[in-house]
Amino acid sequence: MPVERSGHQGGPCGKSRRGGVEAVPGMARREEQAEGDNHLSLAGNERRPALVASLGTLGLWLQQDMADSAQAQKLVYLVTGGCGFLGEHVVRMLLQQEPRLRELRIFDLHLGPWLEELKTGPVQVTAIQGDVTQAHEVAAAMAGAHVVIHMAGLVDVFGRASPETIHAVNVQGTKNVIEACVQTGTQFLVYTSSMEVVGPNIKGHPFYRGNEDTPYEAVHRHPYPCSKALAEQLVLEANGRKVRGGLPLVTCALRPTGIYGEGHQIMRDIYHQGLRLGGRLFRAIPASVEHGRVYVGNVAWMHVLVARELQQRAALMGGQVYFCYDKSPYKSYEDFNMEFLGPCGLRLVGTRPLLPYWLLMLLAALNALLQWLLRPLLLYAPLLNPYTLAMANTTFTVSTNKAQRHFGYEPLFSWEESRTRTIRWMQTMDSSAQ
Ligand SMILES: NC(=O)C1=CN([C@@H]2O[C@H](COP(=O)(O)OP(=O)(O)OC[C@H]3O[C@@H](n4cnc5c(N)ncnc54)[C@H](O)[C@@H]3O)[C@@H](O)[C@H]2O)C=CC1
Ligand SMILES: C[C@@H](CO)CCC[C@@H](C)[C@H]1CC[C@H]2[C@@H]3[C@H](O)CC4=CC(=O)CC[C@]4(C)[C@H]3CC[C@]12C
Repeated sequence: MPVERSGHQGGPCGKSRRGGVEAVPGMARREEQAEGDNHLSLAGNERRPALVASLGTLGLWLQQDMADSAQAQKLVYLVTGGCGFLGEHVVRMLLQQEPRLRELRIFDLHLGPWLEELKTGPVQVTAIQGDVTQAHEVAAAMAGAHVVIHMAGLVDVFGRASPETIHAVNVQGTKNVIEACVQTGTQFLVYTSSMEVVGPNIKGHPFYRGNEDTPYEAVHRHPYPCSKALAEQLVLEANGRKVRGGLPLVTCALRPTGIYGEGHQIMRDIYHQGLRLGGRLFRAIPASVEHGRVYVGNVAWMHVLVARELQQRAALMGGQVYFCYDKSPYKSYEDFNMEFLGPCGLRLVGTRPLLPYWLLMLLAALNALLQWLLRPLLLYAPLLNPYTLAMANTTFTVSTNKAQRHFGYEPLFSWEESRTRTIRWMQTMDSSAQ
């Protein structure tokens, strides 16, 4: 099978439930047992009618059932950043959709109170307050984990954090996770990357319905995409490194486009901005500029699937990148948001941008200047700055089926359901604000 590679050019800154225990570190004895179990299971199924009269074989069946349930719940997963917007969806999805889970560790700088409600279920949920920039904290949390989903990160395109802090969390944090895998013997690492590692680039080139192999000049200057690109590169290069116990590390990266859904902070901010403007938003971006969006539930589902299938299809999936996609329509950033904001009573004024682009650019630059001037006194971080304007104003859409081909991904939520869920969430937010 040829190894597929991502098609972007340039340096970073510039329902399947297979048995599959063979790759679990530190479980050699159970591997042998599992192979035996699989064998027994087949033989048992084939002979089922004849067994009705055979007490001896009935005993074998019972043994088999007990062995199966012992095997069923054996894996320890760790999710870094598990209390964030995407993290919470991934955690809940894992608990619903991963029957082989024995323990789920959630590692985050800030633990959410909602974790408490998860602790009464059949899977052991362990909340760990920790910082990915601290190598020893990461290694301690990871000891004995089979799979790590690393999504802790500083998602900042508004100038809230310094470039150094963004680098420390997103790049050094990822290095720490990789080294902890090697030290502790964690063999499977899924990294939440971003479409931003590809583009839009600083030249504003459109990426129109592209896939993982589409040639594109990936050049960034902003600290966030730079850090994500560096971190992704580290993760992919670590594929194949030997972890404690001698087995190879298997890594891959998921690249969501702009995520939306329940808990999305930027959507909340835009909604409140609209309310302050008397229920109106003013079109700033031409409707023809398409922006890739994906529902958070589908991104979470993709993480669950990729983590599961990476254990079965290491040779195919190791070192690969996958865009996260679903059936959400291609629209401009603002028109897409109106799918949810509209039913909540907001109106987008204008069929064309009300201000010329040069004026918007000037306002964005003014915001950047104000941010710099006010920094010693307060944090001024509006939505509009030169970077976010360039992002919103450049077409970036994905059309691919790589995840379907490699690990059978199909979106769990249709567009209609994703839309309904997001609207319902916004309406609850609305009524709780009144
Ligand atoms: N929101 C989006 O549209 C997209 C997000 N992503 C990526 O998905 C991941 C999750 O993003 P979101 O859930 O949107 O962000 P978020 O900010 O809601 O979640 C990030 C989580 O990481 C935690 N965290 C931050 N610094 C940490 C540290 N030093 N140690 C431990 N935990 C730390 C935060 O407390 C937070 O719970 C990020 O890696 C981001 O780059 C990728 C593409 C799009
Ligand atoms: C100019 C404004 C007029 O209404 C609109 C400003 C919108 C911006 C705040 C967003 C436009 C594009 C968004 C980014 C994009 O979805 C890709 C992203 C990927 C990530 O990994 C993190 C988030 C983000 C950078 C996202 C952030 C918000 C926008 C810049």
